[in-house]
This record gives sequence, structure tokens and C-alpha cells, in this order.
Amino acid sequence: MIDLEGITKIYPRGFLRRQKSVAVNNVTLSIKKGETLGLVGESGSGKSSLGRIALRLIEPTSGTVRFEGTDLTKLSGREIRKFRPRMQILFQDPDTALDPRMTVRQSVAEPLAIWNCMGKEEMGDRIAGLLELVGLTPDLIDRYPFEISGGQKQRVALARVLTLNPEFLVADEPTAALDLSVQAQVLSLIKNIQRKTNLTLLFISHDLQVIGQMSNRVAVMHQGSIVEHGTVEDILNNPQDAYTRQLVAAARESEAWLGKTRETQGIYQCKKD
Ligand SMILES: Nc1ncnc2c1ncn2[C@@H]1O[C@H](COP(=O)(O)OP(=O)(O)OP(=O)(O)O)[C@@H](O)[C@H]1O
Repeated sequence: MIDLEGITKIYPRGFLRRQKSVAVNNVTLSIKKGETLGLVGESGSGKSSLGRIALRLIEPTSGTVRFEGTDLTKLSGREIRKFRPRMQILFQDPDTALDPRMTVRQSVAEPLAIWNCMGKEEMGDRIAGLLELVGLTPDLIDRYPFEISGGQKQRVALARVLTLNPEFLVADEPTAALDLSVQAQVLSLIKNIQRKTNLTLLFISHDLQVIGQMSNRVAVMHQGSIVEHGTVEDILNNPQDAYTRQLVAAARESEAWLGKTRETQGIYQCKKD
């Protein structure tokens, strides 16, 4: 469904913007319909730039982006607008996606109103259905973002993104701003919705454990390049690249640390009881 070919992104930087910074370096990747491709790498490795290029939210310096065979890099602003409802992005911080002056209902309704695709009654049903899909109770519908929790806000942001039935979603560290327990709920929600709707997903994270839970295939990004690419099992059990081996070792260490922490908490709770 998505074919990125030879994507390079160079940002100008520094005084008078004369220096160049290569954020993405000749990346070629494909994502099949209904598949989740996990994109993992440390901060600054170029993941977000690549995700935004895949949606043509920013222009690549060179390379092509194909969406079901159509080269998005060749389309005019007017032509790309037709594709917008079919491709969406879910950001790390729901506060950037939600207008603080809009209620939950207004935030979810806005894309429908902009695309002018429904009558009032049908829109009401659609909003109720979406809120149910993301596990939000109807009593939250008239609340403002400051009146709901971080996890609830991310669910509203997800409902908003799903409003127009997108076929391709870039989820850019969608749970990084959430507590661990809420993170797990939101991840399983995204996974269930992806299965139900056969969404094609580019899931971006710096956390290999999260990527492992969410993805069919993984691409490891380091300093703008894809250094390794394979199934989750291949990457976790038989990493070939030196940087990937470091990532896997760090993920295993943090898994062991988390397990230990839970154990300690368990013992503490028993004693308290
Ligand atoms: N608009 C910009 N102008 C100049 N440089 C930029 C711009 N956006 C990103 N960069 C640089 O490009 C590189 C890649 O950034 P990018 O945000 O794509 O990485 P990332 O892997 O998503 O990082 P993070 O996980 O911290 O979001 C970084 O060195 C960053 O400083």
C-alpha cells in the first residue's frame, strides 16, 4: 500500500541556514495493506521525519512516496487534499492534536464537518460509535481536554483520527507521554482497532518492547538510515547489525528491570496486606 523509495531529507540549519543536516538518508521501505510496520530508533534518528514524509506532510529532498501506486510527491496541493482523509497521523502528545477550546464531541466532529460528509443525526451516531470504539463513556462527550485524563485525551485523539475511516495511519510514539499502565491499554486499543478496521499502520517508537508488541515487521533506523529490517522474531533473536544488538540488549535489560520492579511492588503489597 505504501512504497517509500530512496527517501532523503536534508534540513538546512545553523546561522543563515547554510549548514545541512541529513535527517533521512536514502530509505526504501514498503508497507502492505493491513500490516503494521514498526519503526524503531533512538531520538534524532529520523523516524518522525520519515513518518511525515510518508504522509507528505513534509517534502522529501529526494525520493518517491507511493500510496496504492500513486506517487504523492508529484501531486499538487489540490490533488493531495483528496488523499488526506485516507491517511492520518496520531501524535505523541494528545494536547497538540486537541484544541483546548473544543469539547470531546466538537473535536471528534470537526473532521466530519470539514469534509462535509454527513447530516447532523448521522454525525451524532458516528461520534457515539467512535467513542465506544475507543472505550470512552458517553458522559465524557461534553467535557473539555483539561477535564479528562492523559489516557482519555489520547483516546479522543484516536477517535478523531479514525473519524474519516483512514486506510493508513502513522502513529508517532503515541503512548510515550502516558503512564505505563495507561500505555498498555492504549497500545492494545490501537492493536484491536487496527485488526478490526484492517488499517495499515506505521508505528514509530524508540522502545523496542513496544514495537515488538505492536508490529509484524520491524525496521531499525540509525542516523537517518535503515540499518536492519525483518520480522520481530528475527530482530529480537538474531540481530545482525551492531546498533540493533545494542537496542535489543537495552530492551532486555529494561524488561528484566521492569520485571524486578513489579516483583518488588508485589512483595511490598503482600507485606502491607
Ligand atoms: N524542521 C527541522 N529543521 C532542522 N532540523 C530538523 C528539523 N526536524 C528535525 N530535524 C533534525 O533531523 C533529525 C531527525 O529528527 P526526527 O525528529 O525526524 O528524529 P526522531 O527519530 O523522530 O527523533 P525523536 O524520537 O526525538 O522525535 C534530528 O537531528 C533533528 O534535529
